[in-house]
Amino acid sequence: MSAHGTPIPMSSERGGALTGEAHVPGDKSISHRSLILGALSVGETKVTGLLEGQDVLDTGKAMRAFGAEVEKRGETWHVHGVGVGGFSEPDNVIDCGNAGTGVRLIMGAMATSPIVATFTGDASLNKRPMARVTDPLALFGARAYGRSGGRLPMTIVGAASPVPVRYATPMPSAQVKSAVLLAGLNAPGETVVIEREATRDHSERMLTGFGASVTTEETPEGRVITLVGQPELKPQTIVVPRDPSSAAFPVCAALIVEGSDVLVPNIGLNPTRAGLFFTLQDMGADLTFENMREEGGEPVADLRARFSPNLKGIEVPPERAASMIDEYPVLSVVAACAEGITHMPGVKELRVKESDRIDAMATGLRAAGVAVDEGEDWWTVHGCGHGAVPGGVTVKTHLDHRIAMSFLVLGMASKAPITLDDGGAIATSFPIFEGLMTGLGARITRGATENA
Ligand SMILES: O=C(O)C1=C[C@@H](OP(=O)(O)O)[C@@H](O)[C@H](O)C1
Ligand SMILES: C=C(OP(=O)(O)O)C(=O)O
Repeated sequence: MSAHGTPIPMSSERGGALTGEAHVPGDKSISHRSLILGALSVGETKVTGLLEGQDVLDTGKAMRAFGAEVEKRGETWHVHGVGVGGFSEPDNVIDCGNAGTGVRLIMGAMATSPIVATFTGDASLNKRPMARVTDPLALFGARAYGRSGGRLPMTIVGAASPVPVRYATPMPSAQVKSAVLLAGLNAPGETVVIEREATRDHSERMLTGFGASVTTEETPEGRVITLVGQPELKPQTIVVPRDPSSAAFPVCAALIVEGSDVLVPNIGLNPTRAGLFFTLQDMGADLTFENMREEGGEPVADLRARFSPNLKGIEVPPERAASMIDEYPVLSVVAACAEGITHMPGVKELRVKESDRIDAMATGLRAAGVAVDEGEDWWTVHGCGHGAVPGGVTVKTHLDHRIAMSFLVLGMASKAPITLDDGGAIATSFPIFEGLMTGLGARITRGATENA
């Protein structure tokens, strides 16, 4: 959808090779956290490289509503924070748009202050489960009143006298972990989160960077993360690294489009995020990490992806799922262009993203001529081999940016074009996607193609 609610049909078709450099935008997870932690600090945080996707802009707006000053001057975002416990009560409903990360982290950040806030989102976000955060927030003393099934719109009444919490996350979710840690900031004493499977650790790293005491211990129970409450967070100067989840699209497109050779510079390879790239290498992708280095304590590399005619289906290790959870849709596109079967187990969480991503991809891939099997927490793509996916269909994107971009990548390699009913959601995480991909040589057009 456009900002005015009108669908934006888009199509992609086979063209020549993709070549050149792809400078993808800043990391979405780190961008949300930069604004939220900046708002909870005392003084001015400066952020460059912030992702200016709608999800993050909505978080910026929300931080203003809670009393922080957030503005862009030149290329730098300035966040003048109000300190832990300093949020004021918003005088209107907080609209987090399409962003699960935005709404869940902000609910955590306000739940231990004596204020009330009502949250809503778009048609996709208002279908997503919120009890996964409101259950642990209730342990701090916060109350939540939402629609049935724990859906938005929802009002959170923050705890007036919060108590610290010890909470084992029932599902692998960095959003849940982060909501609990952010709530723990304004509770006296130690808040502990235990996660059985490691999920992205940006909150732990950034909270430490902002001056909170956060320790992580690997134990037989899982990762035990302990935060000491009521710190004074110190403002930071943040350079947001480029997003590996966005890098996935030019990388995967280069692997399946004949003759391609694409460099994607400066991609963070935090091990809790990089699972897709190792999976692609396991499939036989010509994908190399060049100029490996450390920046801001995180491993960074330039990714070089070249056309790979001999991709093979594999069994994707379920223990890798959390480190590539947002990349399964585009992985399934690469799997469709590979020889043999790719089995992806342990991915139940895909069913509660912006759409049911297993269902959305399976439906579109089948329509495009690819066999897909699925169960509640797994799916299997039967590869057609290089250049052999028929395509020639219109697919539904369900307000889901990753579904939209994945099918546009498929259309670059399939025999006949792929059309999206609506590519508007791409702007939530990767507003420059169309220009960046066409700059590499991809053929993307607005509107439907004749044979789709
Ligand atoms: O914490 C984060 O920044 C995110 C966590 C993941 O969600 P879950 O926590 O629901 O797995 C991921 O899908 C999302 O894009 C960003
Ligand atoms: C799942 C995603 O985001 P969110 O949960 O923030 O909506 C995503 O970006 O793929």
